[in-house]
Amino acid sequence: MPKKWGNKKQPIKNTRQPTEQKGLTNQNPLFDKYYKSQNLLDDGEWNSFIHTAKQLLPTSFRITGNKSTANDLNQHIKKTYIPFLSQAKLDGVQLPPPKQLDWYPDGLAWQLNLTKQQIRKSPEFKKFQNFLVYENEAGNISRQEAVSMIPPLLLKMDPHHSAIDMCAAPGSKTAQLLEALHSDPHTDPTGLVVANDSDNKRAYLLVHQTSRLPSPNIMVTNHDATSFPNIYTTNPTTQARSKFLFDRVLCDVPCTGDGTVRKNLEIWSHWTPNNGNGLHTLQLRILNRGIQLLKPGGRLVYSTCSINPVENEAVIAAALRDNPQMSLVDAAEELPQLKRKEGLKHWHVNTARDGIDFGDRDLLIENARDERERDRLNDKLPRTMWPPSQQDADNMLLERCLRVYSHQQDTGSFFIAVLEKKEEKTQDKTDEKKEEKSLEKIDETPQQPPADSTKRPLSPQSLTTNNQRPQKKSKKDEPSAEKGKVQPDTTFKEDPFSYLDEHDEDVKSFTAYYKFDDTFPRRNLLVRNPNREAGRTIYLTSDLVRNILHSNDYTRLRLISSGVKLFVKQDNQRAFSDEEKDIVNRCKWRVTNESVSFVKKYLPPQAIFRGTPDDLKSFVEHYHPVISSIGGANGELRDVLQNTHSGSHIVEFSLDNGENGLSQPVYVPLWKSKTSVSMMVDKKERSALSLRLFGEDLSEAGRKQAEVQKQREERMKSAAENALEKEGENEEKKEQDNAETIESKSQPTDLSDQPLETPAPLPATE
Ligand SMILES: C[S@@+](CC[C@H](N)C(=O)[O-])C[C@H]1O[C@@H](n2cnc3c(N)ncnc32)[C@H](O)[C@@H]1O
Repeated sequence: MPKKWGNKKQPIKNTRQPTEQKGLTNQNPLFDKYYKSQNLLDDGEWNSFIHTAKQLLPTSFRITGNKSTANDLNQHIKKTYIPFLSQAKLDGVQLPPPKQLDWYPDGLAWQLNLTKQQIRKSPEFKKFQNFLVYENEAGNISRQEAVSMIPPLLLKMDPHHSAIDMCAAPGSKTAQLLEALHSDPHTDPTGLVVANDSDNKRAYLLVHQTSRLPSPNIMVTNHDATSFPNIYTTNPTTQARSKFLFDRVLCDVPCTGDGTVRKNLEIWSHWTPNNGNGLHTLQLRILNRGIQLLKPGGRLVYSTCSINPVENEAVIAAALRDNPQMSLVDAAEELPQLKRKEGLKHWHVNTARDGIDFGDRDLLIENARDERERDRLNDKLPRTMWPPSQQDADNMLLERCLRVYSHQQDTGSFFIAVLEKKEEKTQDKTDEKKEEKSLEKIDETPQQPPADSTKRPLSPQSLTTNNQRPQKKSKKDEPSAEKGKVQPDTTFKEDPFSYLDEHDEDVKSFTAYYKFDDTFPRRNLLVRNPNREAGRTIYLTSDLVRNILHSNDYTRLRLISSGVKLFVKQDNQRAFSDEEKDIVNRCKWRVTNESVSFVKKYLPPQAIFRGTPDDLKSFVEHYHPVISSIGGANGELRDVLQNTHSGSHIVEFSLDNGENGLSQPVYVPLWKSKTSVSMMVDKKERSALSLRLFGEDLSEAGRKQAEVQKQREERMKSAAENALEKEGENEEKKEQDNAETIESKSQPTDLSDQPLETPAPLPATE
């Protein structure tokens, strides 16, 4: 049975809610029959599993950011919120406080098991919820399904690793990879994260999600992962071009999602065993391409939020058979607190048709109604869906796959396999050749826009694997007759990517203005036009991203975005006096909030101003505080600002009061005009900072919201009072009417056939 939280002596409110209360079914006999036949769990555990799968999922969230800022925020939750929430009661019953996921490193992930209604009704949890919303919007917390956090952890990403997330949107796992890349706040990572998704709209979601953790080392692409193009890099010394392979590959592939039934209730009614069958081939093709992109010695994680062996062990077994340089990693010692089950070595594939279960692939195909159906079945049911022989399954060590079921730690269900590629010296030459060949094929194939495989039904053709019938190509898809010439992809409409010349006038102007030292990466300033001109925005990328963009055509990579927004042009000069215009003309480029932590590294210490919590309060309370009002009595920053020129500046605030979880200084960009200064920080982040520092949202937006809330509460209070009054009046009236009725019992009237105990008030005049 799933665990209950809390102290045994105190009653804890049962927060579980069967999902059927949502008005949708949570039954599916096919689901039960299919999975029972797979012997996933013994009978007792199966009952626990199915019982848990029918309860609503607890909320879970992760603290994001680098280790020191994340630990700070975690301490803040533990010291400030947990004691406060541990007192929370609803109808006299204690509510369970949030609980740390014991298997998540450094306790940085939490689970909260309350319904929305309970949160709304509890003032303590409402306050906590408010805090979570702000911190989430400021990018310091991410809501994420607990089990979905596992694959990136097992990928073991380090700051020097280059990783590709093949099916990345909406990007919760990419965010984890970026955090691992930037886990050391003292060194710039040399690695890379490529976040790819075949769905164009979802690829833009990725751009948004990845901007929550700004990184010069990110590239977002929009490809069908089965044909992700080869990437090349150039050796800066010899200028030799070579194929670039990744240290880490994540294949979190599209799947039936039946491990997420606790939150996606509609899955219950749509589920059939054929759903998984229909995805197997695509999943295998994505994995095979991932393997080709992996460096020898590198690690690959394959995962799904499905418990179906056809989408899981069958895909792994087929990939292992085709790629002998790959093997399953024993992850038993990794995340030791995580309860999990071994991978399956045997499973059944659904071969039922028209109520007859053929039990065998060949028998089913033999009994096809006609040639067309035979072809279709051959396509739809590749042999790779069936388990290997017992001996092969043993040799492959399929038990090393990880299965996490809902009931084990009150989560969703997930499948994860950790694979590694043999180091080059031991890699079989024939494997290398085979791999080379298919890589070349992809180079020569014109890059077509990816089919949106999440929305369109999968055609049998799109589900063929390398070892099955080749996909039929339309004329349009044929490679150009001219050898080596690749047809341009006319559907790709992104603005071009180019790098500013390091001697460009704008580069010179901001280098002089900010007094950047020699280590400032002038060569890595990216713009979105073909002319290498600074338009309105300048991005910063890492050396590796620059190398990749120089060595590859960005349209072939279908690159959507890259790097971190470093400067934006601030050329509205109406606010400045003539003298100030002169100064600002020296540099129109304002540091953005997302880039401030990168920029500050290249500034001389005297170029960074220092501020106090009182100073920050002025910036939080007003969007454009006048300089003379900043910081109360002890206004050092005010004096500094009064005596400096207009334009972009950076301030360091030391805000630690031992409790607010701000032990690291906070850096913010300011824009100074003639008489006032603005903190160039997003509304939500301003509110989150205020909440942590001052215990309430002092920002203009926060004050407005509090006022609206107060008015709403007052309205509700007076409505409740009115209702009470009315109820009292009604009661009074009822009593009076009853008395009248009793009185009238002896007198024959029109009402004599009304039952005496009638609950409705009687019409007074009848
Ligand atoms: C399970 S979701 C990925 C979730 C994501 N890894 C995360 O943690 O936020 C699968 C994703 O695969 C994408 N997808 C489907 N077919 C694809 C393909 N052939 N190539 C690349 N992406 C694909 C879908 O658009 C979807 O965003």
